[in-house]
Amino acid sequence: MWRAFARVPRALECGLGVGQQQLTLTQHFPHSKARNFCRTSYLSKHILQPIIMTSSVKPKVVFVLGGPGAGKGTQCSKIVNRFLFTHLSAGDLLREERSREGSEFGSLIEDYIRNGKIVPVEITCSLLENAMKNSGKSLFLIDGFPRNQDNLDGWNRQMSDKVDVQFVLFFDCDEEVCVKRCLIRGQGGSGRSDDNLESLKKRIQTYNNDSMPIIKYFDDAGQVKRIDASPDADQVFREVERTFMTSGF
Ligand SMILES: Nc1ncnc2c1ncn2[C@@H]1O[C@H](COP(=O)(O)OP(=O)(O)OP(=O)(O)O)[C@@H](O)[C@H]1O
Ligand SMILES: O=c1ccn([C@@H]2O[C@H](COP(=O)(O)O)[C@@H](O)[C@H]2O)c(=O)[nH]1
Repeated sequence: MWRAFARVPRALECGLGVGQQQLTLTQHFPHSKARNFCRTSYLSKHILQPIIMTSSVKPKVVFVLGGPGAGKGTQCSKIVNRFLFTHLSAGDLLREERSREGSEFGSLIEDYIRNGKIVPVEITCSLLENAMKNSGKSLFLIDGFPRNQDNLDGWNRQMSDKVDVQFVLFFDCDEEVCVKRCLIRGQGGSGRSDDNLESLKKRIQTYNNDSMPIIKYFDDAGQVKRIDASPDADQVFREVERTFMTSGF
């Protein structure tokens, strides 16, 4: 019976959708042995019930912010390998939407990205919410969002009662280092239409004018965990790892 109980936290950890109120057995016990086990009345009485009762727990979100090229994506991959998080990059979701056949927002998104401007929140927030729902997971790193006041207001309207934001992981890195990293990334064949000096100047300007005030807002609210992003990626991750561990992950 202990083994059965041991499954419960994993089902909870991996199975909650955004705002989902109830879990289904087959979703969370997909293997045939587990299915047979699930049919027993013991399960429905003693185990399924607590799952349903606690399944209204909201998904948890960590916002990951920092300048272009600060290393957000690199560190998110490392976090995913070490902890139970799912990585959602707002930029990647927008690039995917831009390339999706039939997307009505394709050319708008391309224009915003190339010019380092911030896409209207209705688009980005819907992409994020759908990705969260479709993942079926409950622990998210939201990378590169919210980036301006419009993003923050839209998020608060659409998502604040559906998820719990844990903290903001802020990768602090000098402008010159950020630009250099993006240019190297572009020369390495990233294929990104904004890894060039002209776009980068605009992205840095947007970051300083629009994103920094949002980071300051979270910092004033005591929600920012600052990481020095200038050392090499493994060294940065050691600090990230410490941060997540001391935050209970
Ligand atoms: N600590 C580091 N030291 C040196 N190079 C790094 C470091 N972290 C990441 N890089 C490299 O810098 C480039 C940008 O990193 P990454 O894509 O993770 O940044 P980002 O913050 O997600 O960027 P963007 O906001 O533009 O998507 C990549 O080529 C990556 O390999
Ligand atoms: O919330 C967001 C995230 C991104 N954008 C646009 O995409 C590019 C690239 O973002 P990366 O995080 O560097 O991949 C960014 O400069 C914005 O133009 C956005 O509008 N909103």
